[in-house]
Amino acid sequence: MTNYSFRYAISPKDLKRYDTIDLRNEFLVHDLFVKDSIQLTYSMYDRFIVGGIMPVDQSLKLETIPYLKSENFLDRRELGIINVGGKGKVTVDGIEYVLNKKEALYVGQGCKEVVFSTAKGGQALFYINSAPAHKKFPTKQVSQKDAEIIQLGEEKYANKRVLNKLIVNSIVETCQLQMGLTELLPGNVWNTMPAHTHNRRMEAYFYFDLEAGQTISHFMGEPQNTRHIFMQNNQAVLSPEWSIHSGAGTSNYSFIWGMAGENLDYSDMDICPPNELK
Ligand SMILES: O=C(O)C(=O)C[C@H](O)C(=O)CO
Ligand SMILES: [Zn+2]
Repeated sequence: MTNYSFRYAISPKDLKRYDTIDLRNEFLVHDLFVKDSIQLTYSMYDRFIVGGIMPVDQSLKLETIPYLKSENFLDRRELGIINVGGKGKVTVDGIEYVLNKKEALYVGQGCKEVVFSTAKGGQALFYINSAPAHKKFPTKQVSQKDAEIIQLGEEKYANKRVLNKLIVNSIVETCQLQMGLTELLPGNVWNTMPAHTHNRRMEAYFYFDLEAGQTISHFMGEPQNTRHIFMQNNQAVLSPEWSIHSGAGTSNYSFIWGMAGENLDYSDMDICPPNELK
């Protein structure tokens, strides 16, 4: 079964009037993993789609949804997949890719059939991002050994973390999609601090591997007008291009970042010094 919902893009001026419920309705994406279903949220931030796929008793085919008005999901889109559960399989036009936890697959525009299944002995959980694409690039699996790894942060700032670039232009050719995975080391809780914005690209964060009973306060908004959203394990949050995206957990955790927009330059960021945030 495929379930889908829609989010409009909003102006930073509107954010000033939002209460907790409005914020959560506009930006938080929950219920990503539902047994034997594909859960999709189509946003008007660069027409970026965020989704979760949990095949338990059956294989699940990525079907088109009415917002696309296309015969197949990938007729005018590209797709990034990262498995955050047990071993799983993705079959793209008859070719099978086995994805272990934290492995990624880029699927190029024009592929017709993408089918997700769980391999024996685990429960695969596929987190997906998709953006419009004008050109077909080859489908490519990206394992941890292929990742471009960057050590970030310091213990004394509680932000020591390992950033794994997976679907980025030094590793995979894409039209506008970029995805990767950042792991906070034990005792470290702050991600993306110093915070930044990138007016050229929107971004979505998906938090996972958070210990039961813990939470993450995700910060968003213009750097001098921020709001927070308390997030639970396996939830995603949309970040408009004008918004910071940073979080502090009550323990460590991992998260997947995905972006689309004007450029493929990961380092194109406008940094916000911590002591200037409001
Ligand atoms: O830990 C971090 O810092 C990140 O993972 C930052 C994201 O990659 C990002 O926001 C890229 O624009
Ligand atoms: Zn960013």
